[in-house]
Amino acid sequence: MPLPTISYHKKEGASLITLKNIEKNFNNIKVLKNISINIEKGEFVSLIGPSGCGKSTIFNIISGLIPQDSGEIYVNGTIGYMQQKDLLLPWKTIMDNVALPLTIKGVDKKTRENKVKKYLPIVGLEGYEKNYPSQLSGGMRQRASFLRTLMASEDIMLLDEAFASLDSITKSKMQMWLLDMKNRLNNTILLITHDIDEALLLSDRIYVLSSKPATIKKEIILDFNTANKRERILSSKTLKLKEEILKVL
Ligand SMILES: Nc1ncnc2c1ncn2[C@@H]1O[C@H](COP(=O)(O)OP(=O)(O)OP(=O)(O)O)[C@@H](O)[C@H]1O
Repeated sequence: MPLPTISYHKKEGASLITLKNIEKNFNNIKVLKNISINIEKGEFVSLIGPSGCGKSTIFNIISGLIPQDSGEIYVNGTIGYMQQKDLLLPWKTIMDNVALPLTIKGVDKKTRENKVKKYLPIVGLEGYEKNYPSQLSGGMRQRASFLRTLMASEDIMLLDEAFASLDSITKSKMQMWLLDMKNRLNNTILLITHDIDEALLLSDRIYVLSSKPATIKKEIILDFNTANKRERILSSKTLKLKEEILKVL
């Protein structure tokens, strides 16, 4: 479930998110080692790395859910966090599920319903507000979950394995949908994924992490333009980058 809006450690003129030499241990086992990351406003950045290396721990630290052991963190905005297996509450309607972060913030019913209604057509869920999650397809539920995260914050979205549970056709549609959303909202997205093609398709930058303890092994900048993002996946430059990522992982 998305957390209530968090905004802390502000620093004038800095990147939207800065992590400096973050270290984290669980039960004396090092999980994060010397993690330094910068996220600029409007960027789409992916974190890719082996299973269990510490990716979700980075998100948990950025969102303030858990403290780092050492290192500095600066967040110049509010955060919406869509965690792995971010389930909608089955007993609540789509309207009530999506509006939940606003309810938690104490926004009155009329204002929150008006806000959600404004966004429902953008995520293709207009007319479904009175439905329950079980009455929607997997892709529609994912879009509702995304919108709920957006209601927590329109600045920064942390998406942890957002599409991992979807079948490949739905996943592919949702990736294109997310790119379209990103263009419309002009917000900042940080995505955790295991899928190299997904990272190459969606991102402006990719941080490739090592196995536990996670360190930044490589930063990849995807600054080349193709007529559309699907073409990007097929370009020889992207294939070379994929090889580079595979070598590091
Ligand atoms: N609260 C916790 N207490 C103890 N150990 C933890 C805790 N949270 C995470 N860990 C451990 O830290 C390591 C990193 O976990 P994390 O969930 O961050 O990895 P991940 O890269 O997101 O994994 P996956 O790709 O499988 O989702 C794992 O070994 C995990 O068991």
